[in-house]
Amino acid sequence: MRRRRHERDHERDAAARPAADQPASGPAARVAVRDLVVRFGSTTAVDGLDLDLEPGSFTALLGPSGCGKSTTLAVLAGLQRPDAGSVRIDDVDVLGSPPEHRPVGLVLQKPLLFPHLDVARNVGFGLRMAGASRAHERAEVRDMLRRVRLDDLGARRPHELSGGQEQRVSLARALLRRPRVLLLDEPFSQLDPELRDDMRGLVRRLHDELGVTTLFVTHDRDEAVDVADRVVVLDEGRVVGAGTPEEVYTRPDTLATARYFGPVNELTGEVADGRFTSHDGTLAVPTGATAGPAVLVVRPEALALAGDAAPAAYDVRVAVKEVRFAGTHLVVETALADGTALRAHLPVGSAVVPGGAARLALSPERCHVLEGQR
Ligand SMILES: Nc1ncnc2c1ncn2[C@@H]1O[C@H](COP(=O)(O)OP(=O)(O)OP(=O)(O)O)[C@@H](O)[C@H]1O
Repeated sequence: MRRRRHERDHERDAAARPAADQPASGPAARVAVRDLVVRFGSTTAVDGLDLDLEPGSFTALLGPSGCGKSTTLAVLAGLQRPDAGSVRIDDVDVLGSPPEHRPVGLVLQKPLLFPHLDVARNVGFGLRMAGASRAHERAEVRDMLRRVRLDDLGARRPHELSGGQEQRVSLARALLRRPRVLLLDEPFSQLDPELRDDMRGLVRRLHDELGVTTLFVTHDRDEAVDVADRVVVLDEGRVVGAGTPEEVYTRPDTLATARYFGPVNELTGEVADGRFTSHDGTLAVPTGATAGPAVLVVRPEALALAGDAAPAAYDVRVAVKEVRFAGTHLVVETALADGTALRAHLPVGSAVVPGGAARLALSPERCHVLEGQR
């Protein structure tokens, strides 16, 4: 908690500091993090993390609570010194630079605005401290308030704002200094779901308009998939998966990533001669994976009832254990002959009953084989 408070203080302080060595605006930056390690006593919060952000990209940093997301962001922002590793922004090592000298904007979960200043003064504070003329400050603030859709609220005090409006002020303040990297640490987690959707859309639009390299921390996988072009999954301070939202969902690098993105079936087996064979020998699907022990992962919605007429090339016989109605589909819990559980999401009305038998078809292109993992 100490660091969190420190971060919040920083958000206010950073807005107050002059940004003399920062360009008023600039192209989006490339970020390269290598072998980052952060320890707090006996806890290793970040454990050899590598991260690359392409200029102008929108990346979601995702992972369970305590996996090191906020600590990573704090290092990028200059609020936390790492024990080892490097952080380069456009090939410049920034670890020796204080937060105010980094071309980075930060928005935290809880916006801390100056209560005695109105919205416009809150947003413009950094420019004012940097010695900008009143006219320039006013023009910039007006432009940024328009971008975050707060045109009419410049004269309000923070206590007269809703949570979503406060976060928009915070966003405007972070963007006013035209950062080349925008860091967002669970900025909408305290808002209700509808407003979160709306705010995600706004952040995405601002990113597209301003082209700023964006790193968005969240533990909500739906949010990550919805907003980002690229998702990086952390677990225990390390990157365990990265790719487009579709890649991490359908072709995850690791089982940890596969599991993090919702229910997944895992079948252990062996790859030989370009084919995965389940350990009970009942299933064999083609794969490009290298020979050896492997796990086939397949999402519940990628399973279908095998048609009687056209024999499915890749199907398994299962015992139906449980059928639950889930609104848009049925959740069907089944088991292979050896007891391996297999969950299928089938259309409502499918002919499956608990205690019955079924044949489930797997289409090879929706299966993914992970090499050497059990
Ligand atoms: N200032 C600190 N002092 C001691 N331990 C800390 C400190 N900050 C973080 N930690 C520990 O480091 C680990 C990573 O914390 P971090 O806040 O980076 O995780 P996170 O992924 O952002 O979690 P959450 O989603 O819950 O915010 C945790 O075990 C946490 O308890």
